[in-house]
Amino acid sequence: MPVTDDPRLIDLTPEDYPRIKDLDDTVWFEVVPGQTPEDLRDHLDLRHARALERTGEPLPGEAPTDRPPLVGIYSAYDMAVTVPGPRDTLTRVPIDGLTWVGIHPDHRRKGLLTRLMKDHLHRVHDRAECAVAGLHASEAAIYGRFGYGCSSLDVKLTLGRGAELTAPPAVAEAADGVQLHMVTLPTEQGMAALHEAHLASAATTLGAVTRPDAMALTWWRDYPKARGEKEKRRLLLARRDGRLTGYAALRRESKWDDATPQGTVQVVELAAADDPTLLALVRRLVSFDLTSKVTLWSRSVDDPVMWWAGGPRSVDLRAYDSLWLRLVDVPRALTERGYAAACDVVLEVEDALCPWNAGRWRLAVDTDGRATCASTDEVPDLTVPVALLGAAYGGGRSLASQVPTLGGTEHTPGAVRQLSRAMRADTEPYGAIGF
Ligand SMILES: CC(=O)SCCNC(=O)CCNC(=O)[C@H](O)C(C)(C)COP(=O)(O)OP(=O)(O)OC[C@H]1O[C@@H](n2cnc3c(N)ncnc32)[C@H](O)[C@@H]1OP(=O)(O)O
Repeated sequence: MPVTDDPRLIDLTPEDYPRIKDLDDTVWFEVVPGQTPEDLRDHLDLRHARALERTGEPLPGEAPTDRPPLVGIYSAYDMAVTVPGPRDTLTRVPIDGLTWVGIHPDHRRKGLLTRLMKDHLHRVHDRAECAVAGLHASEAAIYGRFGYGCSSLDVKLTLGRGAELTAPPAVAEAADGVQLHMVTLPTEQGMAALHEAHLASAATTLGAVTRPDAMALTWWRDYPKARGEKEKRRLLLARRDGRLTGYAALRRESKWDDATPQGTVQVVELAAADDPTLLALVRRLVSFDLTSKVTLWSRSVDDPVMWWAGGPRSVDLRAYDSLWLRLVDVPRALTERGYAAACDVVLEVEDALCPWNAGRWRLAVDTDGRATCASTDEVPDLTVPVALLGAAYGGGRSLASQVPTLGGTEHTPGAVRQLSRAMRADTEPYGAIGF
């Protein structure tokens, strides 16, 4: 029998698109009709992509190929997330958004993902462009062991057509002045407008993740063969005083039941810079003719839409894990965000995968909510696995709720509560866009 050696870790170039697509189709068994290997140029950032190449002879039954097959891959996007700033402000920090992770079925549970995750996190650290990494998990059990903590929920709300939205009079009145119009994606102009509204909304939305400027014009590309009978993606844009203040990216699906229209509206992204814009957008979404329901993804349990509509029972609330965050450079990450209150604690951080993080750090936050974080030999007030800090980083998932139930030990009574209150935001973060 031919033998294969350990796969080799390699960088990728455009010449690898065919074998990347072969691996991707095998991992996800979800072929996009009409997509060619060259189309990956629009979706994959090769600067951050790495792969495992099989070594050794071809195996029985395999057709000969120019290059050996790939058995593992990952890539990432340059993104940013909105987190608590000093005191009651918000700030955006860069994150390295991991994506495209896959291992060939023949090579699973042999430690290859573990090898890729170490490579990824060490490279993020060496590049020093971001102190924080993020991802969406395909399965929730995978990434905690690599130091990621789930920092936000993806709250899915479903509203019936014509749902009544009862907002305070001032918000409702201002919503009447919001101008809305619909354009069809993907066009260059539509995608540029979407990106402008996306950035404007993210600045005021805790938990919002933004896509890289470099991908603003390719992100929404679709493939007519894959779309089939469905309509093209539509973009509902909102303007106030001539500025774009929000958007909804949606697709309607036509359905008739016994001569009655039962179409659905799937809203994959809904974002607004202010409440009147949000109200105007959702009022329009629930009023499309020939539909019966609207599904809004990546909302929050504090989403006013839910309460305007009458509460969780009125919107068929479902929640999933959304953004997982991982501190790659603990002192830098902890000083890039702000805090709600002063605090002074010595943390003992546990981090086997990124050993430069492991050890004692004194986090001192002044009364303005700004932090310094320096290595120290002082006795720790609190021991925490790095994943707990990732979960709390975005302002949700309080540390108090995680220590000690999910790990961590308090040595100085009151230390957890002090840090927890300083890190916690007043509202729950929103779910992240898909990436
Ligand atoms: C950010 C993203 O892109 S998410 C997308 C992730 N990709 C997928 O889900 C595609 C389908 N699945 C796969 O490609 C692979 O099964 C992967 C990537 C999930 C795992 O790759 P593997 O090489 O098998 O993982 P590896 O052998 O390094 O396992 C590391 C640990 O994770 C555990 N693990 C791996 N996959 C899973 C899973 N799906 N559920 C629970 N635990 C898992 C292993 O049991 C092992 O645990 P241990 O450390 O206690 O022994």
